[in-house]
Amino acid sequence: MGDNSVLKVDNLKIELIHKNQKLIAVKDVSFDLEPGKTIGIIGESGSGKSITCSAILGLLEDKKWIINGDIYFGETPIPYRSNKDMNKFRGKHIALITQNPMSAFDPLRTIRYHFIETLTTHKNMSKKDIEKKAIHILNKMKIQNPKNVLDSYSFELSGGMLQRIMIAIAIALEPEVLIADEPTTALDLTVQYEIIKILSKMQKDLGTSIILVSHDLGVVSELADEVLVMYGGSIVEKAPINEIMISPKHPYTKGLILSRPNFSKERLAILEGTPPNLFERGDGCEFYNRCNRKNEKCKNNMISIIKVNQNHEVRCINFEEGAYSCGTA
Ligand SMILES: Nc1ncnc2c1ncn2[C@@H]1O[C@H](COP(=O)(O)OP(=O)(O)OP(=O)(O)O)[C@@H](O)[C@H]1O
Repeated sequence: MGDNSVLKVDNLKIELIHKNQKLIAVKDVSFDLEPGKTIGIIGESGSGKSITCSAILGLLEDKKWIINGDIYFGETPIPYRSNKDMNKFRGKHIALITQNPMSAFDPLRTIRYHFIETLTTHKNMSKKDIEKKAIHILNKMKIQNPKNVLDSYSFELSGGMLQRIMIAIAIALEPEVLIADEPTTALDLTVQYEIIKILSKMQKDLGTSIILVSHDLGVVSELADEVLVMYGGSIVEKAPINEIMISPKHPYTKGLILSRPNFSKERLAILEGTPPNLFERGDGCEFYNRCNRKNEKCKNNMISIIKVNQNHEVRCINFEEGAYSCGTA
């Protein structure tokens, strides 16, 4: 991997500036996203999934965060530190859909306005062509009466409908990369399934690459080719989806898989303890307090990524199969 990637993140480190102190929120995050592929990012609340995506999009305020590392779109370094320069990438090449579509729409403006506003910013299209394209995409998404939908205001539509419209606007931009940050978390199960189907179809039709952030391993396994498991600000395991489901190596991943389908924003039911907050992070393994195979080496040393095979990496020195167990997992 690497030469062919549409998005490459190399050694990303994100620190939060808090009362003159630098707190490490994300460290040593590297991955390659290939054209037409989906990377799922999974992990408990606070593990750094969203700020990793915000950093890629240049959305972290520079007074509050220090970001280091390289991010490339194809071979071009992304100017993620400059909000102004990032405008050339955001939307046009890398689009974002979030968990809360309500906040993405101005309640005083129609849905038509949002299509026009977004598309005229990034594409040289007339209002008439934008409306045609919007109706075409909404029709393809099986949204009934798309003309009426374009005349509606966000407060008149359901969360599931707004989520679909947010995706429709992203599809209209035809970005090479779509970052979907918890796109189904606020939705009921049937709508969740619909949204995953829509994303999958969009990927097939347009060859879009997707970063799918989720708490839900079930959602990720529907769409992802590869999974990054984040814990305490680092990637603790990276592998193809099929391999990770059958043969997880990190005790945390194993806990995640065994705790399905109850895995939620709440504490894991079968892993005792909670993830370290930003003040509790150190050099050793961040999973130390919850792992019952730990030893002194895990506590005192920065744990590097270890290659299990060509496509599978783990941040655990006791990863060998059967060499650990965790909590009651
Ligand atoms: N705006 C902010 N100000 C201060 N700290 C923040 C801010 N945003 C995130 N953090 C902290 O950075 C760390 C990583 O947060 P992040 O939102 O990336 O986690 P996450 O894995 O996406 O969690 P969730 O699934 O709950 O969204 C957390 O400790 C969080 O408290």
